[in-house]
Amino acid sequence: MLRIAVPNKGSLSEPASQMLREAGYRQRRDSRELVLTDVDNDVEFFFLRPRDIAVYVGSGTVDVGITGRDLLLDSDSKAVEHLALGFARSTFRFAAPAGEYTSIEDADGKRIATSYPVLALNYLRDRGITPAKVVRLDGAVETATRLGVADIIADVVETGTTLRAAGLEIFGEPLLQSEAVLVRAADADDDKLAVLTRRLQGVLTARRYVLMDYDVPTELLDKAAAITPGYESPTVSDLHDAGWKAVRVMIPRDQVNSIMDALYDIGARAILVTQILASRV
Ligand SMILES: Nc1ncnc2c1ncn2[C@@H]1O[C@H](COP(=O)(O)OP(=O)(O)OP(=O)(O)O)[C@@H](O)[C@H]1O
Ligand SMILES: O=P(O)(O)OC[C@H]1O[C@H](OP(=O)(O)OP(=O)(O)O)[C@H](O)[C@@H]1O
Ligand SMILES: [Mg+2]
Repeated sequence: MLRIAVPNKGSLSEPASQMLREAGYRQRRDSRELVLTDVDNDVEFFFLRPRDIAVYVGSGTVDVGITGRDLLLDSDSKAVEHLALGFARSTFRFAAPAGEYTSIEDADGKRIATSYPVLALNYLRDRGITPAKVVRLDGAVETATRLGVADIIADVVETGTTLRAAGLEIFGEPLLQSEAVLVRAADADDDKLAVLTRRLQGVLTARRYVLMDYDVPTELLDKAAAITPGYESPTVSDLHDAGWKAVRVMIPRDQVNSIMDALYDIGARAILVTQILASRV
């Protein structure tokens, strides 16, 4: 049985379970369940703290797991990123009281509060910057400067609302663009992961793409195909009216409206967009 670790709490938990459900797996109904066997799919799910997942995977206790890229890099484990999952996107940044810091070199000799000490220190070490002290906190890191235990912080930023509320400003480049990732042991057997990987890739494709159908005058077909090249190549069918063709093609969801505008402009009509519920590409 394939052993899969899934976050039991926090930002990653619900979207991770949702993605696995869309991939056809059973997921727990009660958040207190810690283990769940999906006999039909020959997998076992272990609901673990997101921060511990890379450690379990790295030690070979479970085969794969879902965690954040930032948590993976902070774990110092032998787990490696296998597949980016596109949710729980965030950046990891340095911040300080507004107006005081401009570049990462300003962190030299300062006290840093963070829940991700390995990630922050590796980044600084690579740039020859040595902080005076790292204060390791479990959360509410943004409050550490006001409380006087640190000069700067390094933390997850999504909307920036928490930073602003604490009177902090980011400085320097982002350390990392993070998102949820599927991790595996470096020496994992790829065959054992093949079905899970394909299923998750199928969900990603169904989320990122939609199906578009439209009719276009035959002489404009090449022009239309240039606007919608499709995943491989558009499917073109005859219409009863010989002067027109019907086209079916996959397009990125975030470009739906600009593509419809462009197609309409060249003379395509009856442009319809439908959801993809599942896919294998
Ligand atoms: N506000 C956020 N927006 C998007 N992703 C986030 C956010 N906060 C944390 N993450 C991501 O979630 C992961 C951390 O999840 P974790 O469950 O440890 O923290 P949390 O959601 O803050 O939960 P907790 O309530 O335990 O603090 C990281 O990969 C991080 O990048
Ligand atoms: O940029 P924002 O959209 O404001 O999101 C970022 C904040 O969200 C997380 O905190 P969380 O709510 O998990 O609280 P915590 O600090 O107690 O972990 C993270 O640690 C940041 O503080
Ligand atoms: Mg948190």
